[in-house]
Amino acid sequence: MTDLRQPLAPRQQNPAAGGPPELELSGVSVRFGGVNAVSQVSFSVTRGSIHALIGPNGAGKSSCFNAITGVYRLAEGRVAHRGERIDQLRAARIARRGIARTFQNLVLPESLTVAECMRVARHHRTHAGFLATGLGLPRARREERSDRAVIERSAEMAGVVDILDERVGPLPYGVRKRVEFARALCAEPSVLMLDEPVAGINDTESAQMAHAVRRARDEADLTVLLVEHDMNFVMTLADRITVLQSGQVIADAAPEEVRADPAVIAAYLGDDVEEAARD
Ligand SMILES: Nc1ncnc2c1ncn2[C@@H]1O[C@H](COP(=O)(O)OP(=O)(O)OP(=O)(O)O)[C@@H](O)[C@H]1O
Repeated sequence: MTDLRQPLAPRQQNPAAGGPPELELSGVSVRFGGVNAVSQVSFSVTRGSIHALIGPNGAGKSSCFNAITGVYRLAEGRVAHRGERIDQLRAARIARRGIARTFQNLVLPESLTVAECMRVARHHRTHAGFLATGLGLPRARREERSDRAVIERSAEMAGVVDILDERVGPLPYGVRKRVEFARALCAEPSVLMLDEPVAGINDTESAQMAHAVRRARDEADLTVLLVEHDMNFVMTLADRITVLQSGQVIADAAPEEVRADPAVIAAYLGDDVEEAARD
C-alpha cells in the first residue's frame, strides 16, 4: 500500500468545484445473477472537477464505470449526463456525447507512432470521405489541419509532444500510459474516465501523469472521473472522492475529509493509515 505519511504536493483548488453536475448517478444498482456488484449508488460529478472513485478490490468501481459508459445495463437507478438521462443509451451513443475512457490495461497498437495512434482516435470526428481526403479537397484539407492541431494540443497537455514521431512499442510503460491519455484527449471529450491511470508505473511517471491530468482539466474544459488505488495520486489530485465498499457508497467528500473518515480508514485504507494517524 502507498505510504500516506509522505508529504503531499499542494492540491490546486478547482474554480469550477461547486458548479453544475456533469454526471449524476442516482440509486444505481448493477447485478450479476445473485451478486450485487453495485447497490443503490448515488453521487454527482461537478463539471470541471477531478473526481475519484476508490475502494478495495471488488468494491464495484469498474462496474460503476461500465454502468456509466453503457457497457452494463442498470438493474435500477439512473445515470444523467448534463441533466439528460443516458443509462438507456447504447455505449456508442454515450461515447458520442463526449464521454470517453481509458483502460486499466493498455490497448495501444505498438507498431504505430504516437501521432498515428492519436490520429486513429480522431477518425469518428472526421466527416470528409476517403475520396475527398485522397484528392486533397478543401474540406478534407481543413479537417486534416484541425486534426493536426488537436493532436498537437492533446500531446502537449499529456507531455508527449516531443515523441509524436516515435513508435509506441519501445516507450517506457509510464510514457505509454500518457500516450493513451493523450489519445483519449484527442476525441475532445467533455468527460474523461480514467481506469487506474498510474497502475504499475513509478513515482516520477505518476507525478507526470498527475500534472497531465490537472493540466488537461484546466485547459481543455474537461471533467475527470478516475478509479485509482494509488492514494498519494488520488489525494493530491482529486477535488472530491467517492468511496465504495461492497457496492455501496461509504463516503463522498473532499480528500481531507475522506482521509480522516474512520469508516474509510477501517474499511479501506487499513492499518497503514491508522498507524500514520497515530504518528
Ligand atoms: N462480469 C461479472 N460477472 C459476475 N460478477 C462480476 C462481474 N464483474 C464484476 N463482478 C463482481 O462484482 C463485484 C464488483 O466488482 P468490480 O470489478 O466492479 O469491483 P472493483 O471495485 O472494480 O474491483 P477491482 O479494484 O479489483 O478492479 C465483485 O464481487 C465482482 O466479483
